[in-house]
Amino acid sequence: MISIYQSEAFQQEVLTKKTQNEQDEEVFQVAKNVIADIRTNGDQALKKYVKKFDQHVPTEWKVTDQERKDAWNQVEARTILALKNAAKNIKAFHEKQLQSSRFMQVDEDIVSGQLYRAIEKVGIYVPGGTACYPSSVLMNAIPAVLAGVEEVIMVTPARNGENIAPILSVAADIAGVTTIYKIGGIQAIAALAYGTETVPTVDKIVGPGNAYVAAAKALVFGDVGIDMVAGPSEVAIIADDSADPIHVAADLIAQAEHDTNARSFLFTPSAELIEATKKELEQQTAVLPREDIARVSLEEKGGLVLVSDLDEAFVLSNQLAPEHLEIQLNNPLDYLGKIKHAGSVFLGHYTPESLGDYYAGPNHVLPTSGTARFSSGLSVDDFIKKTTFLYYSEKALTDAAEDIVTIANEEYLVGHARAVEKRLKKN
Ligand SMILES: NC(=O)c1ccc[n+]([C@@H]2O[C@H](COP(=O)([O-])OP(=O)(O)OC[C@H]3O[C@@H](n4cnc5c(N)ncnc54)[C@H](O)[C@@H]3O)[C@@H](O)[C@H]2O)c1
Ligand SMILES: N[C@H](CO)Cc1c[nH]c[nH+]1
Ligand SMILES: [Zn+2]
Repeated sequence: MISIYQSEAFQQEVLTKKTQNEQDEEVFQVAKNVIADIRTNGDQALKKYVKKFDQHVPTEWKVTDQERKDAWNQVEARTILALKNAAKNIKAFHEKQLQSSRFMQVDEDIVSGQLYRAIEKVGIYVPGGTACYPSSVLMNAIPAVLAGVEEVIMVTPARNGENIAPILSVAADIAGVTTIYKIGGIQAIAALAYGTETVPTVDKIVGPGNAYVAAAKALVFGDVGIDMVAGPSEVAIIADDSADPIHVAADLIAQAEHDTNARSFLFTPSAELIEATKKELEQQTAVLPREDIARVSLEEKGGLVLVSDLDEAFVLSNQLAPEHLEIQLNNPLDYLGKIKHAGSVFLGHYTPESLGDYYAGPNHVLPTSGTARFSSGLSVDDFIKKTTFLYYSEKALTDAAEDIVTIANEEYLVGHARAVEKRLKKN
């Protein structure tokens, strides 16, 4: 079953190993070819790859208004209520991230500032291969709409080749998605980046997906913006004897059931907790509908790590920089200062990651594979550009002229110096 590590072995066997595997190069090559073909040949190539990778080409790419309306009758009222409640929480959390343009009156002759402007057209990728993620619709679209994005274009592969799950359409309506296309994988990213006869181009593409989607996003970056290149999902749990092994195992499994490549780790100074969690993992995995996926993930990518004390647990966790970090300790807020790198943190014995995945408010699109060292989860900021502005009066420019001319001359850019000098009054 799952591997048990001493901290040194974990350092050597997991932390120093790159999470990318040999398959990556192959995936990138496939993505490169598909993108080039769609960029040149538009819909004709798009159709070819939908057939190749998703086996069936939908009669219509775009989800019609009628389909979106009908979807509301195909989803349980209780499910719609849960989605609306989650959307309310997500909106309330992200609203606090909104900022206004800044206007600074430096003195009576100088004004400077920053204009905050929303990106106009955004594409959101909603994964749809092995699972259905209405929560990802909410997490991607709500901050975009709050930021003021005019067109939010959602792409997701069709279920059974023809339709998208009605719940995705309902979530899209709740979140304010403008248009939905039934296209997934590399082909969807290429279509959004370069446009086809049917699919419009966007300025930025956000949202999680499998290795093919991630490779495609990395390849189109530069021509369009992207949020991040997300790898497989991760959770790290720091716990001691105050934690319940039933809860610890359940949370490790919740991450493992996403993907065979998902990574779930426990860091604890308690050998008893490791033993009990191992037993629980066996029992709970055996009765999981996605047992096959979770078992492979836990056996091949997961680990229970015995550390000497909690300080060492935080050192290892900071080195891992996990996407999700759970602190299953008493007085969990006391440990916030020890966290240097993590995508999102879940504090205490009653805050499972599932709360954040679906409901509480913080975004679930988060940096993976150690990228929390230098990046953050999706937020309103991802949909905003900041344009600086400046005003100087004649007097202010005259006062600053000597400094500017001096630096320009040091850079041997005489034209720059003259652009200032030509404006000065000749005495
Ligand atoms: N970080 C997050 O917020 C978050 C949220 C939800 C899901 N996820 C992750 O997203 C991923 C979803 O993956 P998924 O596969 O279920 O859905 P997906 O929509 O990302 O990928 C499905 C598409 O991949 C393409 N594809 C499959 N095999 C291919 C091949 N051999 N060659 C070329 N293209 C191929 C197909 O076009 C298919 O439509 C999982 O890893 C999951 O953990 C992450
Ligand atoms: N855990 C995923 C992000 O890593 C998000 C998610 C969506 N649905 C369930 N979980
Ligand atoms: Zn999840």
